[in-house]
Amino acid sequence: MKNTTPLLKVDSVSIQFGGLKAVSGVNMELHEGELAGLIGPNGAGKTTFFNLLTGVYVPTEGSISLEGKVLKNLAPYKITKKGISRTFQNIRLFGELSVIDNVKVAYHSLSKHSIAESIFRLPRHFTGEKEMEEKALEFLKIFKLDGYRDEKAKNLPYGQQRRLEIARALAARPKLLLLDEPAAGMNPQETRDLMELIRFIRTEFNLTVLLIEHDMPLVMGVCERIYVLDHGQMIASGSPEEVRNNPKVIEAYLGEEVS
Ligand SMILES: Nc1ncnc2c1ncn2[C@@H]1O[C@H](COP(=O)(O)OP(=O)(O)OP(=O)(O)O)[C@@H](O)[C@H]1O
Repeated sequence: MKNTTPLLKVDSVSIQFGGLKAVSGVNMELHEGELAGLIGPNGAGKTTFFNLLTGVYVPTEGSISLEGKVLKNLAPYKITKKGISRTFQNIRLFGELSVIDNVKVAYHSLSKHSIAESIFRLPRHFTGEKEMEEKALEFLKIFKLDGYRDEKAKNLPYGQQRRLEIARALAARPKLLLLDEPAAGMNPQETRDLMELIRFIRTEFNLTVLLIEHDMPLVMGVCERIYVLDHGQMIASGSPEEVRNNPKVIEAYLGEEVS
């Protein structure tokens, strides 16, 4: 029988900053394998919503569950371990570290060998390191970054830094991958390649993906379901077609392109 418990369930979640309700009574259900988009005008609350899902902020109301279990007061790294990882609107790589080390950082948080084994460089540490190196390289290959493995991350062109951030997020073996404007700053060809890649990794890694994106052709082209935030409220959700023709959405975007 098909599992009907949603992978992610967001139940009436709100957060208030002083007098501003940045996210207000938001509901969302994402099922395993779904590829969904979160759109909305500037300042609608999209990044704040990601910050709530990843434990950066604690909701003032409501609850968030992953696989039926409420994620309550968990630090962001613990939420990553439970299976939610993300990329950031402003790329957050370790610029001075090599490309491959940026991916290995994600493995360290999951690695099975103890801190003592690492400090004293016991045999298990070396097996662990070798395994990590091999796995990290596999991810770099998928993202066509293996040719840059020893380059400092800060020296990569912008589009490749974005891809590296996704590779790093994926290396943490998430069930749910959150991408915050993955195509920002990419040229049209890079954006098209990225769409393909997102579809590919969703299938290959059995992922559920939620992405924030201002590039409407990207969102409409790649996502099966779209959620629309406006002034902190979820004003619509549905297929790209439904959302595109929804009068509330058209009104929220008045003056902006939604096609
Ligand atoms: N830590 C904070 N303290 C106070 N206000 C905040 C904080 N974080 C976000 N806000 C406010 O919450 C609202 C939503 O911001 P948010 O960055 O989530 O919007 P967004 O939809 O991601 O916008 P954009 O598309 O421009 O990135 C904005 O008015 C913002 O100024």
